[in-house]
Amino acid sequence: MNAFSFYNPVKLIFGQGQLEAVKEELPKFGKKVLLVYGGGSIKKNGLYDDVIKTLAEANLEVFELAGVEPNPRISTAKKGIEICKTEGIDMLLAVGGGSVIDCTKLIACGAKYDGDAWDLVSRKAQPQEALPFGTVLTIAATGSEMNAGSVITNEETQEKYGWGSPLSFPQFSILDPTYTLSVPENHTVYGIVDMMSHIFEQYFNDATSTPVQDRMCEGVLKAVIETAPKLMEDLQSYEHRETIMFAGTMALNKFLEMGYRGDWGSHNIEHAVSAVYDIPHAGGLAILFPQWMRHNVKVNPARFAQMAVRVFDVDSAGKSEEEIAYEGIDRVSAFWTSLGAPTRLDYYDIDDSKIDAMVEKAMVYGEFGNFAKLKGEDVKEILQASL
Ligand SMILES: NC(=O)c1ccc[n+]([C@@H]2O[C@H](COP(=O)([O-])OP(=O)(O)OC[C@H]3O[C@@H](n4cnc5c(N)ncnc54)[C@H](O)[C@@H]3O)[C@@H](O)[C@H]2O)c1
Repeated sequence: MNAFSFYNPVKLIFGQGQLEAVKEELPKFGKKVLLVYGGGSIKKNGLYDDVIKTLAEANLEVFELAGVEPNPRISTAKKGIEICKTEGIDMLLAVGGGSVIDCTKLIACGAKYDGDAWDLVSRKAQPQEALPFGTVLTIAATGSEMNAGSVITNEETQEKYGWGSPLSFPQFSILDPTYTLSVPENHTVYGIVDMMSHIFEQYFNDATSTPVQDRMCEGVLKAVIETAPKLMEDLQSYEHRETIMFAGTMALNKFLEMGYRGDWGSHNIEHAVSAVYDIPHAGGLAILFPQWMRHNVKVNPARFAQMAVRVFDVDSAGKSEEEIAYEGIDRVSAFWTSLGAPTRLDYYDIDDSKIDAMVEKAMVYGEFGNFAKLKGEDVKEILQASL
């Protein structure tokens, strides 16, 4: 395996009734809290009222930034930064999914940065200081609740990039599966695709001799594959929501990536697509990731074959490694389709008219991918195969 150092300071507080922990955790950082949330799902499912009540019981002064969009925008983060600066905010509480949490990460760092917050996303500047923040997660998907990553869209320039810093880890994250019971069917599916994609990104790497990491990845994938269809049958199952929520966090809190160097190429391509078309992140991944796999089987057929056999129980008897690999990739696609995920970009009315723009955006930092280095022509082929 690769040499590595591991750092993850997030206090994870998991289970029913854990919202109460806000009262203990937040006052450590001060008095004035900026509550950040999205389009109103937390008002419908009662979480907003529960949070406001809890913050009042903790005697905190509450300011609000509502309306963070899915694929959060730089303009919204700037509104939050402005509130922090003018009101002297001490700490933030993100209540929502990856979009709200990612936006909060930028607000926390931007509030302590004098320049344009886009500098932090475009890596022109590194945060030197940040406000502390906690999260209350409402949807199982990104792992943002326990990592330092954030993905922000610049709607004017149609750019969408991931960034992160040791200062953008949440101080704590509260995960009560009860609050995910209201996640609608389509976003439940997207979340499942997202967490599985995160594991695949890490699993396809160039390290050798990683049996512990491999089994951990395969184990989480298998648990998701076993649970997801049961959850789709019964979206109100606390037990299945709990499993999927824990899986989403484990899929991208970087525990699985110790000793690996993940690929992350499919995410880069998806960010280019959703920068141009504003589609759901995991909807894009469900289409693009199997095509990335097919494009790269030859890089290491044994790796794909291992995934096929161990995760999808592909029968290997009498087949070549490549045959097993392709069968495994077909199973990935079929599994996501069985849950209701899209398979082609035309599902989102995306045709070939803006392929070159998407390739250009994907290539902005040059060739990418650690398992398979992708050039512009590779990205174009993957996009064309996905239409
Ligand atoms: N930081 C990371 O590590 C990371 C990783 C992957 C993706 N991302 C980014 O995260 C964003 C996607 O985040 P996400 O997948 O968590 O989804 P999201 O936060 O965008 O939420 C998706 C939708 O679900 C709704 N929703 C959320 N919780 C709900 C609930 N309890 N009940 C009903 N509706 C609810 C939201 O209102 C929204 O419409 C994208 O911008 C993506 O690029 C970040």
